[in-house]
Amino acid sequence: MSSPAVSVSDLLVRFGDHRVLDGITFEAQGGDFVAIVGPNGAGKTTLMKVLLGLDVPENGIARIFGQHPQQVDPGIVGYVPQIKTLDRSFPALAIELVVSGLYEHWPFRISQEERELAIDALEHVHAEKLADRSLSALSGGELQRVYLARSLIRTPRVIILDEPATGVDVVGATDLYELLDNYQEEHQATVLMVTHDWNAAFHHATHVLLLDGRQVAYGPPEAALKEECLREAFGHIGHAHAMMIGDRHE
Ligand SMILES: Nc1ncnc2c1ncn2[C@@H]1O[C@H](COP(=O)(O)OP(=O)(O)OP(=O)(O)O)[C@@H](O)[C@H]1O
Repeated sequence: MSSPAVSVSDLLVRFGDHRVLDGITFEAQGGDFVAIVGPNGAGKTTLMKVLLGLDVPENGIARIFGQHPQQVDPGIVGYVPQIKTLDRSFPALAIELVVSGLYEHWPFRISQEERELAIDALEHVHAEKLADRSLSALSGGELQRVYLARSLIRTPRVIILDEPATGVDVVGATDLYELLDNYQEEHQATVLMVTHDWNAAFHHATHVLLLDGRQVAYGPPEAALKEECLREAFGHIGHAHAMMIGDRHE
């Protein structure tokens, strides 16, 4: 039997005395959309970093198609970072950022072939008109699309996104999820997305991983986002749960 796209088993990550992740165990297959949800400091970004081979767990196993994250062909995994952490004053064009997704370094000259690949990726996210715009002139939503194009340029089988809708308006976020849904359907890709948006998790994910350092739940959104699970992870949740469930049945 072939290896799952992503498998994590009994993961332990510790910084000093602080157990940031403890006992995390889940699997995701091709076509799965996993929303990773939890309060601030729950270890969501740390889990992404482990899967990208940037943080090394003290214990447990993380694998992408059965391989150690540091040994996976970089073309297999696409990554979309949080846009709030990016320096947009960097003097570069959108197309250069997209082409940088082909390499581990910045492309100082772009060949015709690279340009065509980048335009193709930008077309996938309906952003080809942004190709020759300066990064500093892009809105948050436009920049997010360019980053999504960058992550797609090598047609990855796993896409990892860290709060991709932060700073993007509701329409932009809806478009983003639609683009992801379309790519996923076309390529049977696996999507792992950190999000603070319970509604997006509820409506777009096939699975939700609810974390609070420990694993509170992993399963279909209806099960993992149950009120008692959210209460366990977040403590007081007010009316937020009722609003999320309400939307689904409108
Ligand atoms: N390199 C590091 N050294 C020490 N502590 C770290 C390091 N990276 C993360 N942490 C700590 O690990 C915990 C989890 O951080 P992480 O960024 O994974 O949380 P998160 O769930 O993504 O949070 P947020 O929702 O606020 O983005 C935090 O307490 C953070 O301070």
